[in-house]
Amino acid sequence: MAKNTIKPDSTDPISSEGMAVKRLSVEGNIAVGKSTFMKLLSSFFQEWELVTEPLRKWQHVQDSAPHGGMDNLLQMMYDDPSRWSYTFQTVSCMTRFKTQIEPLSKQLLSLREPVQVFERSIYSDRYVFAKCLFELGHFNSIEWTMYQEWHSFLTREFAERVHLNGIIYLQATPEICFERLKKRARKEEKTVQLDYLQKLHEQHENWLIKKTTNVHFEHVKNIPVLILDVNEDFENNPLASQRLATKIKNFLAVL
Ligand SMILES: Nc1ncnc2c1ncn2[C@@H]1O[C@H](COP(=O)(O)OP(=O)(O)O)[C@@H](O)[C@H]1O
Ligand SMILES: Nc1nc2c(ncn2[C@H]2C[C@H](O)[C@@H](COP(=O)(O)O)O2)c(=O)[nH]1
Repeated sequence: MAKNTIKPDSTDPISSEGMAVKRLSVEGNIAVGKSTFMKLLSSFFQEWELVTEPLRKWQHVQDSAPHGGMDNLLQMMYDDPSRWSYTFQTVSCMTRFKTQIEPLSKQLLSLREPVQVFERSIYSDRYVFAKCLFELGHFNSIEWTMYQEWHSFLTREFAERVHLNGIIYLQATPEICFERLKKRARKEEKTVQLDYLQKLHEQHENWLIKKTTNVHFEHVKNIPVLILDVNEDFENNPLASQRLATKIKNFLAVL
């Protein structure tokens, strides 16, 4: 098999009902509405297994840190991105690999139509954030080389276990994301500027829509993408939520 290729879908895990587990990631800019969208998914598709981003692990990297100790890696990364970005990406990507290679639950494998949804993925870790931070100069060239080396190694080694059948891309303008970021008012994000969200937006668009990002795995290049415009408020709009749910159902049907 050619280097960097992952076996075709035939190796997807199979449920006890003989159905292949469909595995998706929800991608999108900071504060676009991923967590809110995952809640919408849980209300429309109660049987789906939803795996949220391990944010708390990044905010408390040392279980036994002395009270007030420096263990909020997310805060450290925002306070000094050149010092902490490589460390952050190492931790964020490791936690994402762990969630993606976790054995499937008995409950999921007992379903007729098993679906697993991850909030972001090892692929956005690399092709959105790590790439963006390197281009901003917060990764030096050795760190960028090392990150790509171990990311490619682990992705090849884990192969089917980090396989995705589809990506749901929540698309909104950086300006709207910035408004939502300020509304959410997460303490670590006080210094985040619109310019950073604009750069992350471009990374998402280049990866998922323009397909200009240099992606190192054939399978990843060809993952079907459902683009959902979430500029409008779906959080408090049942009709908008229903429209999104219908689009997701139709997307699943063709995967
Ligand atoms: N479609 C939407 N319209 C208006 N506000 C939204 C929408 N989606 C999320 N929000 C709000 O924006 C903020 C960020 O949403 P969140 O789901 O935490 O984003 P993410 O998980 O992508 O970082 C939250 O305060 C949330 O209530
Ligand atoms: N530098 C990175 N930051 C990341 C990454 N994944 C998430 N994040 C940040 C962005 C937010 O401040 C916070 C949670 O993300 P939301 O989009 O859910 O708000 O964590 C990453 O890989 N690198």
